Amino acid sequence: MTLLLDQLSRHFTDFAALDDVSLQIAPGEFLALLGPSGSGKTTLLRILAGLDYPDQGTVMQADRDFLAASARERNVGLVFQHYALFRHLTVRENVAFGLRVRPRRRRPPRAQIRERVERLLKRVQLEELGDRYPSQLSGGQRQRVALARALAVEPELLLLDEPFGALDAQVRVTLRRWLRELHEELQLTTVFVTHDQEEALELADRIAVMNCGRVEQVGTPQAVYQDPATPFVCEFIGRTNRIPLARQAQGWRAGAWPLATDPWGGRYRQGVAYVRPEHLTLHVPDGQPAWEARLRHVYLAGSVAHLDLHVADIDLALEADVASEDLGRPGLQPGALLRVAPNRLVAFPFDDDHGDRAVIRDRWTWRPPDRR
Ligand SMILES: Nc1ncnc2c1ncn2[C@@H]1O[C@H](COP(=O)(O)OP(=O)(O)OP(=O)(O)O)[C@@H](O)[C@H]1O
Repeated sequence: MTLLLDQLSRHFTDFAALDDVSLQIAPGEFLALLGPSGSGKTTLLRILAGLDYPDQGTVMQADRDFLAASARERNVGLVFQHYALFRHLTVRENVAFGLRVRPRRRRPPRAQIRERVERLLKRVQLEELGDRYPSQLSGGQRQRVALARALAVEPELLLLDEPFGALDAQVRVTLRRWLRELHEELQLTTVFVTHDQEEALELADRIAVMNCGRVEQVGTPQAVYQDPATPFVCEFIGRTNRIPLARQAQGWRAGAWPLATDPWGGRYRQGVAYVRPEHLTLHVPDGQPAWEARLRHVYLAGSVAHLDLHVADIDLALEADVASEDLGRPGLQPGALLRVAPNRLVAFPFDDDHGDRAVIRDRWTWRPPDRR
């Protein structure tokens, strides 16, 4: 059932940990809450779990006031970064815990609990380890036990707070793919907190990008990557080049590179453009507008190479990506002078009255006509 979060705010003394957050969470959806440390992700998750309450706003599940229900009545499963397993209980007992402590009238019979626990252990691929204690497991195995324990109560909503945050990179990747499959198989509704954009981009159906207690953008991974709605999202998701724009008598320019039109009809004087490293054309023919950029360094990163470029006339450092196999081509040696131009960008004007405050509603995206 759809959860409707409407204008949620949560203050700690005079500090807004959540500031006017509205979101919809659809049934069966995998939603990632992505943002830097302190952006309010955990606060939002705790409110959904019934561990904290907002000062303002509502959460509705159809006609039901979700916030009025106790944590237990909400039927959520919770997994945190630090495996809060009971050390004195075996894996099997840990998974059964949520069912065993239920009031007698809601507690399934023993045989049913046993059967459900075995099924879950199998599902999280730990059926061989049911008699071990948490101290006898690896970090990844412990998180799978934590997940099985959260799933044992058959939650309608699964809430995960950096569940793989303490694990090494390779285990994280394996576990997140496994989690995604499990989510689909069980048709769960999952809210996943992370500060790791790669994790969010790979796992989620939609991402809510948070910053300073606010949701800056909600969209599919592709939408937040390809069409970032705010300067913060441009800079936080993926890598980007930040290029100052200025309006001059001849129109808008970024150094030697002119914008073909004035997207803002003469209303602003300054702005900023964001260009992804893969959206730079490196060998623009003479006669077409381009920056003259010196190739300073090449950083090989497996199948991709990162080029560190410098545009002397506007003293601008640029990063461009090329396929590593293209490095052998003429003109891509350190020291070479390249003619570089964007082939896609997102730009924001600055509010003339407030220095460099971007005017979000006047975001402008551009691609050359032949690439639209
Ligand atoms: N109980 C509290 N008392 C005072 N301030 C709090 C409390 N809980 C959270 N905060 C503050 O609210 C802000 C948001 O915290 P929150 O834990 O939601 O961030 P987060 O995005 O989950 O960060 P992280 O990724 O570091 O866990 C932070 O600045 C934090 O210090």
